[in-house]
Amino acid sequence: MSTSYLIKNARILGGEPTDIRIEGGKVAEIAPGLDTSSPSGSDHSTTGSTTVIDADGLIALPGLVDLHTHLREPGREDAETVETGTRAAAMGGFTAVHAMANTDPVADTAGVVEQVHRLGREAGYCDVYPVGAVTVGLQGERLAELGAMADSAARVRVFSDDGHCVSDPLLMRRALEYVKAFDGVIAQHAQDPRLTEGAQMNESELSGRLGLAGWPAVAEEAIIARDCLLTAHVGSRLHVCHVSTAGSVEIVRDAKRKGWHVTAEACPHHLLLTDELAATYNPIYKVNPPLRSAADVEALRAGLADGTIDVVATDHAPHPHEDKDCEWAAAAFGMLGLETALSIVQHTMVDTGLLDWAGVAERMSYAPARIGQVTDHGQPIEVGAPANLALYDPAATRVVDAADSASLSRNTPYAGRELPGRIEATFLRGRPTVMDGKLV
Ligand SMILES: NC(=O)N[C@@H](CC(=O)O)C(=O)O
Ligand SMILES: [Zn+2]
Ligand SMILES: [Zn+2]
Repeated sequence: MSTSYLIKNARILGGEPTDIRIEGGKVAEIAPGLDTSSPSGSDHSTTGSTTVIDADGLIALPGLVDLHTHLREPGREDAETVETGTRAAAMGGFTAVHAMANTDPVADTAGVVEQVHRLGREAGYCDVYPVGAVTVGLQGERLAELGAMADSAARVRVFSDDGHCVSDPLLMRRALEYVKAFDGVIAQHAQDPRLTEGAQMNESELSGRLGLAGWPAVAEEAIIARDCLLTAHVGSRLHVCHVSTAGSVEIVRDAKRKGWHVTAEACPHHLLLTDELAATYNPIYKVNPPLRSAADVEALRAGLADGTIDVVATDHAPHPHEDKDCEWAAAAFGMLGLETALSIVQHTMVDTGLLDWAGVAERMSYAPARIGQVTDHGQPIEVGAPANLALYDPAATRVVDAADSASLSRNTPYAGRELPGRIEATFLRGRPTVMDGKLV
């Protein structure tokens, strides 16, 4: 078993090629022309061997951090487990994921969040930070034990009823007030329940033509606007999940201009796919919030480029085929995202000139770690930092095959599409979880 790695000619954040030595779980040295002997002046005697990795043409990125992943365990191990979901995460270049609370039982107690946290440690592919539910059982009636989850071994800092909106304004106010004590954040799934009763797809001329109940942009925007005002009123932190409309981007932009502590995320699928795909009636494209118009996609990209949207989060939402292989109205909402996120971001943001690789690192590693208060991840690749990093080949191309997924589920909307880029290696605390594009 090697204890150290020498990565040759990697381009850190797309910069000039350099070598990176990883030792003892940390970045030990960064310079061109390093060899396999130990760093000069180091009193560390290398007993294990050094594995040399040829990273010619590869970009080194800090390990990606997902603020929004559904791992389904406990309760829906037929869709995903902590182990399979974190394998998919590692394949996507992630070293940390926040696991959403809509499991069965719901992650609304210290016991459940500690269980999810422990399962992540045991699997060893990716650090798992459980998100705690805001309300008991996601029922939207009583606040869950936020303090007990924060004080638990899982150290929860992000709370969300994701899948459901905390629609009661008084409960939302109380939750925002409560988490101030430990600098937590409420991540809101912004969906007015009354305005979206029975909703199936983006409300537009097309939804009328297809005979699918419409999901208006205002159902999202009204909740975001209200929550920005509540956050400002109580002086707390709000994070907006899966922003999907141009109007939402405008509201968040305005809130930030006012100095309110509001952050927001966009999902890869909302940066690429549009509501026209609903015309296929293929539920692979059914997601919450729904795919929107080309103008919305444009606004999300612009918002991500100018920093209005802080984060790209996957909203990886695995579903077994019996929940997706049915008619549109009966199908579950959600799509896979972990293994394709970086490719979609390259395609929509980097190849279009909207973001450079430093901008990608900010939005897919530094910012999500900051918002989630995760200290071991989301750090620049520097000497002394924990060796959490990904090596990515932006020149590779691949045709997505759902059967190849490390996830237990197969509901990727990109099957058959050619996407740019490939994760060659992922390191978690100096240990490879992916090598040569394969799980270790
Ligand atoms: N995004 C989805 O379409 N589905 C998510 C729930 C959610 O993120 O709201 C799920 O849990 O399946
Ligand atoms: Zn959601
Ligand atoms: Zn979600």
